[in-house]
Amino acid sequence: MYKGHDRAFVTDKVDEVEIDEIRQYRDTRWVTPTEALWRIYGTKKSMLTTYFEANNLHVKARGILYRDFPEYYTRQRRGKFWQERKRAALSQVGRIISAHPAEGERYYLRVLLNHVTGATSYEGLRTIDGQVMPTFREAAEKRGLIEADNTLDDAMTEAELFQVSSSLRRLFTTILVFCMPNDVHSLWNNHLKAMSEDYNINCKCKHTVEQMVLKNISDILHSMGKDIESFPLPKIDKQNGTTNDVPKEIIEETSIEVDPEDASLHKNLNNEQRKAYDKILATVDCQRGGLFFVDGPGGTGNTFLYRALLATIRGQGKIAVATATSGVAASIMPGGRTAHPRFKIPLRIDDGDICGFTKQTDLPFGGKTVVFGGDFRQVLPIVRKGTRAQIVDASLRRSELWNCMHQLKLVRNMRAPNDPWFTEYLLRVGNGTEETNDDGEILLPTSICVPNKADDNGLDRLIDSIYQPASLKDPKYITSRAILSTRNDCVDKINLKMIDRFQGEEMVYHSFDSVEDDPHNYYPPKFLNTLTPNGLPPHMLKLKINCPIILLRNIDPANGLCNGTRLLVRGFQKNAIDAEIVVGQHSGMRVFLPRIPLCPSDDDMFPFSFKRKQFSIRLSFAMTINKSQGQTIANVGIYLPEPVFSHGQLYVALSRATTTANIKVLTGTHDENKEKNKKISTSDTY
Ligand SMILES: Nc1ncnc2c1ncn2[C@@H]1O[C@H](COP(=O)(O)OP(=O)(O)OP(=O)(O)O)[C@@H](O)[C@H]1O
Repeated sequence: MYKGHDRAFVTDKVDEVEIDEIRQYRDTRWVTPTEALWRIYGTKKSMLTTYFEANNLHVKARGILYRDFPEYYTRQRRGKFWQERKRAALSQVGRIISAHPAEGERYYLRVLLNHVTGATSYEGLRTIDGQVMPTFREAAEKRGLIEADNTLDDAMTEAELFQVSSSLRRLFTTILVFCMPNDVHSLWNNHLKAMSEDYNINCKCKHTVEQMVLKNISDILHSMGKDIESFPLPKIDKQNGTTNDVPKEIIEETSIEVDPEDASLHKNLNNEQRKAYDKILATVDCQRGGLFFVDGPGGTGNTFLYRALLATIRGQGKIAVATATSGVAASIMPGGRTAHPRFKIPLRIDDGDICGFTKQTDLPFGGKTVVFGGDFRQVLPIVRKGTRAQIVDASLRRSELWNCMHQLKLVRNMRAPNDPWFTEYLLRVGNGTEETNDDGEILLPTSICVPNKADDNGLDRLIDSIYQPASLKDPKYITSRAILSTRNDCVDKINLKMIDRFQGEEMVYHSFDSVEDDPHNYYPPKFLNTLTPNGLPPHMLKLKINCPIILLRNIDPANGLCNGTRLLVRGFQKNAIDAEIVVGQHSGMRVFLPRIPLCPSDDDMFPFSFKRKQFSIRLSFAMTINKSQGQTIANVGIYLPEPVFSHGQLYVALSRATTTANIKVLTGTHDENKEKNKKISTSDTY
């Protein structure tokens, strides 16, 4: 009986003899009789070589990965060839023997087999764009499947090809902050010339130009909450200017320019907005200070009011600090910042932590005018693994300051001014007063429901009703619509369907995944690649020119690059993506995005420290309802294979649209007459 061959290891204990470990290893390798015969008679057909042959013979086989091959083909043992199955056998699991990165070429061969389809020989596997690479490692590197040594330098070089110097300086700064380069010095020296081209036009003094580049990088770093002193870059000359004693925060806030359009917003305020505006400004004018809470259901113009207030106060030469808890909410206000870095609030609050601001008087907030705002009907700030009670407890409503706040109410929906039935329906959904059945479910209007028949094509019908194939080329069309869903896996499913329908040149980026402190390779990359934790980009990111994407990290919120920013891909290189911001006040700005190391925000998600190096973006044909909060999306598709699962989700999804005619909903139920969705009560918060 033959049970497969094995290897024996022998230890040589003779001290004097010179030990050649490689030779010993080779000499003591035991070759079984069967393998010996197989070698001698040269019938060298391995499973892999027969896979190559199958690719040669069958066109269909060329689109299937080696590890997935047993699902579609069955191996005929005698003839040693692969035969197509009549029906795909999804229960068949292919497995490639594992290899440790230290095994060199064997490991890289495995990496290639896990990602490349259609190879007809070992040489074919090493061929990229007609060029045969000498080793599997080089082939894997050229395909972007393993991380090259100099990706950061390459990202800068690639960006130099088609970017202006200001964007290069921004990319350099992003690399400094997020990619932790080992050799900042070389990166600086190699790219200083390209980063200074715009300054060189008007100034020929090398030192002055270098100082200008450093100053600009220092400003960008500062807006990201970092100090240039903490990076090994040349020093900035001490200036004789008068601004040296003025805190940087004050210089920053006073240098925000008021947009002329914002300066005239106060003329268009509706009655409730005007009342709130006057009351707040009165306390600023008489320097009495005051606390306000603007309660406005979605679309009633909270943000519009803030923009009018900020423009008026800044126009008077006073300081108005605009902050929000999330990057995307901050980015829709001029000069908006996230609250934590601006007020030096620790992200994780432990006992004894203090905020970096000193108390000036006994009045709340030192007697300044402070305006809070929000909508308790919408999705509430997340308390990780929090119970309903804990989530409610974390809301402003439970703060001891709540009773000191003057309540200001906005009531008129300005997002959907021409659809009064819709605005009232929305309010009933938000307030929890819409009629429900015994299971707490509400009925959605039939006009907005996409029929979900048992034919399984409901999702395609929803996609077709939001995205017309003929208009996909128009960037304005693309950014005026989105499909919203509750869970990331639903969103990914729609995005994958959409990117396949989208026309254009394609680029696939694979992430580099690793686990800290895993010398024995217990968590091989193949396993790590299958994980997509919340908030992280996928392992395989498929992009096409002009496709919409959404940013997943707060890179530079002050300049519009925050978690939730929507962009369009304008170009791509191997190590950098050229993108354009398409919504908000920074709309039109071109940015270069590098790959950055990312970790899941929830430390307890895995029993190991997972790290993914990838572009921090996802496709955004579809996005989660939570991500859409705060955005106006003219045409909204809502995909709810299951009822919404948290407070405010249905209300947020519906209230993004400007009229009922522009909403389409697909629910999980197959009965056309009963399009319904579970309503999660809002009464908790009030
Ligand atoms: N007084 C106004 N005149 C004209 N348009 C207005 C007015 N107020 C608000 N709008 C418009 O209505 C839309 C919704 O306003 P805004 O985004 O300020 O609402 P919001 O309360 O912040 O919404 P949400 O909380 O759902 O994000 C925007 O397109 C805004 O320009």
